[in-house]
Amino acid sequence: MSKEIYENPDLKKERQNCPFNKEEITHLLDGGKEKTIERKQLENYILSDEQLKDAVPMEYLSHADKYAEELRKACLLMHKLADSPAGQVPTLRALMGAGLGSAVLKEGNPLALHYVMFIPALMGQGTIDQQAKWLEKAYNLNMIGTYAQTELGHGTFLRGLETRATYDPKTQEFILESPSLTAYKWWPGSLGKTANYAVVMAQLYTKGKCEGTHPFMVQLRDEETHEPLPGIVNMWLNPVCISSYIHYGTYVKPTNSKLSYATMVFVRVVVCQDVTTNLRKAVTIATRYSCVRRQSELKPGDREPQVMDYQAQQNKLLPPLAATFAFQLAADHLWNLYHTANNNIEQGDLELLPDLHGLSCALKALCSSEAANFVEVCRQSCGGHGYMSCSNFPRIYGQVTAAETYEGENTVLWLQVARYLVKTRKEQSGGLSVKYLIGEEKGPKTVDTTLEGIVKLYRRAAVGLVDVAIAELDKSGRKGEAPHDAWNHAAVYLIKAAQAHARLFVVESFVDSLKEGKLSAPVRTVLSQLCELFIIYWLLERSGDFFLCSNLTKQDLLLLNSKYVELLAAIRPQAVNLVDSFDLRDEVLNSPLGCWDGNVYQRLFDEAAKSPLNQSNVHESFHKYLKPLLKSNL
Ligand SMILES: CCCCC/C=C\C/C=C\C/C=C\C/C=C\C/C=C\CCC(=O)SCCNC(=O)CCNC(=O)[C@H](O)C(C)(C)COP(=O)(O)OP(=O)(O)OC[C@H]1O[C@@H](n2cnc3c(N)ncnc32)[C@H](O)[C@@H]1OP(=O)(O)O
Ligand SMILES: Cc1cc2nc3c(=O)[nH]c(=O)nc-3n(C[C@H](O)[C@H](O)[C@H](O)COP(=O)(O)OP(=O)(O)OC[C@H]3O[C@@H](n4cnc5c(N)ncnc54)[C@H](O)[C@@H]3O)c2cc1C
Repeated sequence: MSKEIYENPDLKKERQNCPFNKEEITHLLDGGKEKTIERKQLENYILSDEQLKDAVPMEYLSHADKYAEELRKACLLMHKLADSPAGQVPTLRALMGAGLGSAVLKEGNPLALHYVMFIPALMGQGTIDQQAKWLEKAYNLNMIGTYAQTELGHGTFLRGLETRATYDPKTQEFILESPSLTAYKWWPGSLGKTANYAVVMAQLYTKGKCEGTHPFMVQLRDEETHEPLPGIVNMWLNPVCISSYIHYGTYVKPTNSKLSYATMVFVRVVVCQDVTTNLRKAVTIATRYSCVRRQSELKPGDREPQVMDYQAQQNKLLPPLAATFAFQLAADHLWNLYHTANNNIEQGDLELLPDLHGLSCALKALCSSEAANFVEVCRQSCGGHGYMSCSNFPRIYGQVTAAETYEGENTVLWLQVARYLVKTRKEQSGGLSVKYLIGEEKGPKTVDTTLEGIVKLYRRAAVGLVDVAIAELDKSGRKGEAPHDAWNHAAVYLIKAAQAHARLFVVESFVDSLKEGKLSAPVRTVLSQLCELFIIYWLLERSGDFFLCSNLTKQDLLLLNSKYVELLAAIRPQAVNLVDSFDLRDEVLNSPLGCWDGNVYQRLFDEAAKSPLNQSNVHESFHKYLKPLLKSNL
């Protein structure tokens, strides 16, 4: 007789009479029905492999054992990659990301940098000959690389990197050296124990002149023994300059000095998708748990309610639920822009590079910071159980907060966006992602609180805040301040303008996607509710920006608040159905709180039982330390 599959009765009830087709949303998020089939096949292919399961929870292993266990699984995954039914690159992308990859490699993928930065650096900056020499070797895993840019003393300010590559015309070699302690490469993933090659960013010196940072291929370790090559600690010999700027000893300037930064642009684009996947996991865990958890008293004398029935809990969880759709659609738009710009750059057309840089900085900073805040709210919404390591919130939070720093610290990226916006606004030059700065809203500044009216408010704020920042810069200039001081003294306004610009892009992506998308009426209804909820939520959170740049009144805000709480109530009944549409398997969620069947308490109990401390009633340390203390009559 088939075993009755347990389903928590509350979750079961939440899933009854779903008014929309969940699979339609799954296909939308995957990029089509075929992609969903491919993803599910891949998940089965990977997650069914017993060798990829952890014998004991990773949190109970030593640092070295964690590394060894993750490396074992990563190497096994690479073998499976070769035989993957979905093909190498889709499998690779799935294995590198926050979804399937982190379901297997919970502490991090020791080979991630090889694929996320080392290979993209070769593809983006290597010459044809260099790619012929190294790409196949890298794809075949006959070499393991990393991307070594950040030093102890510098990570943000690339022009301040100290590692030097001096070209010796006699030997036609580059001598790489770390001239000081602060020049030591620090942070590069896999550099410590895994990689035997690295793309090293160093200041290129030739004929006594510094030509700025350039990428160099450096062998770090012997390919057989894995021993560091002689002198590798602070002196690196025989690197090869990746790129083609040295012709017979003469430096030939690249068409754009920032092309060497292209790898970072690629990863920033990828990070937007990655943090969105992590946010989707956090929202699923918190939403399902909030419908299983019953606590306190809503109506005196009644049964304890599901905590999701508290408006306060809906206010915590429904904006991040909406954000997962908003960020996904914006990340899709950015990915498309990246491909267009990259194809153009390969043809020598660099026109879109500033737009791509501006937008990738804006979205990476916005999606990572918002996702980090939302993941923390999701954790808090689960009370004490959200704090447990097995809830998976600590790991998810660690991954999204890391993204606020790596690939460009967010504040620094916001200032890059502001630099691009001020320049564009002043030049009134066209620019793909600043179309609205040019096409600003004309006509009366009266507010209408329809969806279109709210988008117009976002547009006014994006344009208005750039103008406020420019006015600050001009005011400082008139006081005789030097441009760099004026820039520094306007930083708060500049960052606000950059963030308003990023929010407008996300809002317009969400609204435009719903207009363009071929959606069934029920799906369009629920996604439109999420869209309206999200853009009102952000407006209420940043109402100061809108007051500054439009005729928004107190009445308008009260009206928007009412609309917001109405939308909370309207979406509440579909919360579980919406997170079910993400189609995240329990192994990917990796959390007793978020499991599909809602059997939370038994799974929490089973997880606790796995602790080494729970393998005996009295731990040996009692006899060593506690018992003597108890007897010591202090
Ligand atoms: C092969 C298959 C792959 C499959 C993989 C698929 C998926 C993977 C899935 C998941 C992966 C998930 C996530 C990613 C995972 C891991 C990431 C791991 C680790 C992170 C690695 C790192 O952190 S690497 C180090 C990153 N470091 C940085 O980002 C440094 C930040 N600093 C800078 O970028 C710069 O210093 C600066 C921009 C802050 C300032 O540079 P500076 O030289 O001072 O330039 P400015 O004077 O400010 O501006 C001059 C000019 O240049 C323009 N510009 C600056 N940067 C760029 C750029 N990147 N691109 C284009 N243009 C740029 C700037 O706009 C100015 O232009 P104008 O003069 O015209 O105004
Ligand atoms: C998990 C993780 C993985 C990483 N992996 C790699 C890797 O594989 N390879 C690699 O090369 N690097 C890697 N890094 C390093 C990462 O890229 C840097 O830490 C990042 O670029 C930030 O630089 P920083 O550490 O110098 O911070 P800093 O720039 O020193 O930041 C300190 C403070 O200074 C502020 N600040 C700096 N410049 C300005 C400015 N111009 N205006 C205003 N404020 C400013 C910042 O906003 C911040 O508040 C990784 C980092 C992390 C956390």
